[in-house]
Amino acid sequence: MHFMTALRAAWRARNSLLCVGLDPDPARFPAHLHGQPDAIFRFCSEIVDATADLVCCFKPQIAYFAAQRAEDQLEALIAHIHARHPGTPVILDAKRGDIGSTAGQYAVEAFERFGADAITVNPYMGRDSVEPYLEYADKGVILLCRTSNPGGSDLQFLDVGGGERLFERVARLVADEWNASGNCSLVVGATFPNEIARVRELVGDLPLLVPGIGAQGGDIAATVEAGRSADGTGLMINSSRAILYAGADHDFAAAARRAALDTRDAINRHR
Ligand SMILES: O=C(O)c1cc(=O)[nH]c(=O)n1[C@@H]1O[C@H](COP(=O)(O)O)[C@@H](O)[C@H]1O
Repeated sequence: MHFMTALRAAWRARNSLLCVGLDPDPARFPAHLHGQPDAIFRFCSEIVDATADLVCCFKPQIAYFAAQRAEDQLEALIAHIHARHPGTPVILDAKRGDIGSTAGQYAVEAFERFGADAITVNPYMGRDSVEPYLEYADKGVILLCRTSNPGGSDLQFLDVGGGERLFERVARLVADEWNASGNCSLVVGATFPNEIARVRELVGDLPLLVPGIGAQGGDIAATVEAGRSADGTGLMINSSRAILYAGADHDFAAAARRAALDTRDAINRHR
């Protein structure tokens, strides 16, 4: 199924704009998982099973798996999500960016090896570097636009001519030119609600991936009010650490569920 079709269906069916980010850090796992060879898969799959009915998508961050030589567990986790929770799109957060021939390999890795439904991509190298992902017309291509970190302003706020800032040019380019197959989305950080509103103004109903609530302190009310689309959807609002590490014991998945429920409901109060 097309990523955007699955996302829209999940927004409606789950009544949720929440994306749970899967950033597994073994140092923060509960004690009973320490030293287990499949600890990453067990930790993440328990979180997934405890929260799937509350989310519109999941977003595993590839660095957390690769750093632990656990790409096989990432593969198994994405297969688990698809098998146990059909209709829940999976975004592989990899923030790739390279020349076309190499980007083609990254696209195969994300969509064919890992079976992801969407990938995050850095637009800095321009259209031909993004084309190999866009060619998978049913997969989501989520381009960094106004990132949540303070240093994002170093480049993204530069005036690229006539008062237009770089992130605004990215938003316009993606919405007007790169989205021919209707499979593009943009990353805009929850830590910058004014820029979320500006991007929404520029891109109509294009879906936005919005990380930065929870551990990074972004404001949920301001995020939703600035970023929701005309029908009260349009957002994948990501929280990772605040949900994954809500509990530190055997009951970590139940604690994650409570945190996810509170976050989903806080988001819904402002839609
Ligand atoms: O593309 C992303 O997901 C992303 C973009 C961005 O601008 N800021 C950002 O924090 N992220 C990711 O979103 C997640 C945020 O995690 P928490 O701060 O723990 O909720 C991490 O996986 C980041 O890599």
